[in-house]
Amino acid sequence: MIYTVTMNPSIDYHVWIKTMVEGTIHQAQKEWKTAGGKGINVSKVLRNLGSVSVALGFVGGFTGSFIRQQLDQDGIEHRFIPVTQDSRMNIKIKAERETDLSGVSPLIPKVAINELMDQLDHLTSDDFLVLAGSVPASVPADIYRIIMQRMNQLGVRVILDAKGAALDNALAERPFLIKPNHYELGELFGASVETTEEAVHYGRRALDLGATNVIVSMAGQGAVFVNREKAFAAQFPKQQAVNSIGAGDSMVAGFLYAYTRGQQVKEAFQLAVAAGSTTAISEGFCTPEKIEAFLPHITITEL
Ligand SMILES: Nc1ncnc2c1ncn2[C@@H]1O[C@H](COP(=O)(O)OP(=O)(O)OP(=O)(O)O)[C@@H](O)[C@H]1O
Ligand SMILES: O=P(O)(O)OC[C@@]1(O)O[C@H](CO)[C@@H](O)[C@@H]1O
Repeated sequence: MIYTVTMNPSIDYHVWIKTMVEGTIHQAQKEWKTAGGKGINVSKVLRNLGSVSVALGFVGGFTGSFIRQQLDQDGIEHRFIPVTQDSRMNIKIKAERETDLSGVSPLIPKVAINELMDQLDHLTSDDFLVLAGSVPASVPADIYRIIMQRMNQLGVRVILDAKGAALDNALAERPFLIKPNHYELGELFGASVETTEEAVHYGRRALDLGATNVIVSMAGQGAVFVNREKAFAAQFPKQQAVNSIGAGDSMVAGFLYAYTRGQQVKEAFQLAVAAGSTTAISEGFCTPEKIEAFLPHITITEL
């Protein structure tokens, strides 16, 4: 089974305006509201692809009820732990460029964290665990490292999609896969990662720190995969992004979907890129049909 953990779920409020001008009133042209957070997005894309997963994490208040309802409607199993304060709302403003405003996270009491740990202690070596997204301020900053130490004892493979300290301090626990974007990878090493060569170089340094497989996403410029045996670069024709929110999460889901069906890392990487790109160039998340149509446009080069 695949489990996803979203420590900090949200309602994502996507809103389209013509032009953003600071200090003025804007009239929305279009809007939609979805249950968000990186782990939840991974569960949604896995569901689109036909894979079952269980969504875990903390939700609270009226926003938390919305998140639960949406997952119910989508047919995604969830075992969220209730908290008292409202789950956050994240605003995604689409004008000439995308601007994000992430809301304040609810307080997560220690008892809720212990409950999550109890849930995770039931996982087995057949399971994959996705730890994705930010950690609320009330949760220990090294929670991913702590979870991974426990998961290593159980033989659970962990996919870690985090940045900053949450990524840095968990790498030594040997995540099965990490998927930083090129800024996040650069931040890890105090470097700038702009080119394929730099992504491969710093991706390999992440292997030295403990990661088993690394995907470096580079938005419209492509992506890189490295592990101890292989290195690949993915290229695709330049496209106008329509909604890049969740493109990275789609990559994680695409890789996991293919890998758990016995595909080799090269094919899993290619599917990851197709899933990320078709999410980025569509209004909603990727679908199997869109992925199928996009796959032939991806060139994978072994490095
Ligand atoms: N303009 C684009 N055209 C085609 N594919 C794109 C475009 N932008 C993003 N992608 C695809 O999405 C993948 C992930 O994008 P990105 O590097 O922005 O991830 P991210 O920063 O983790 O995203 P997020 O956190 O919003 O989910 C890229 O590797 C690429 O496959
Ligand atoms: O603040 P975090 O947890 O890092 O990211 C949260 C978030 O921006 O990530 C998802 C897209 O990847 C959105 O659904 C959600 O709003």
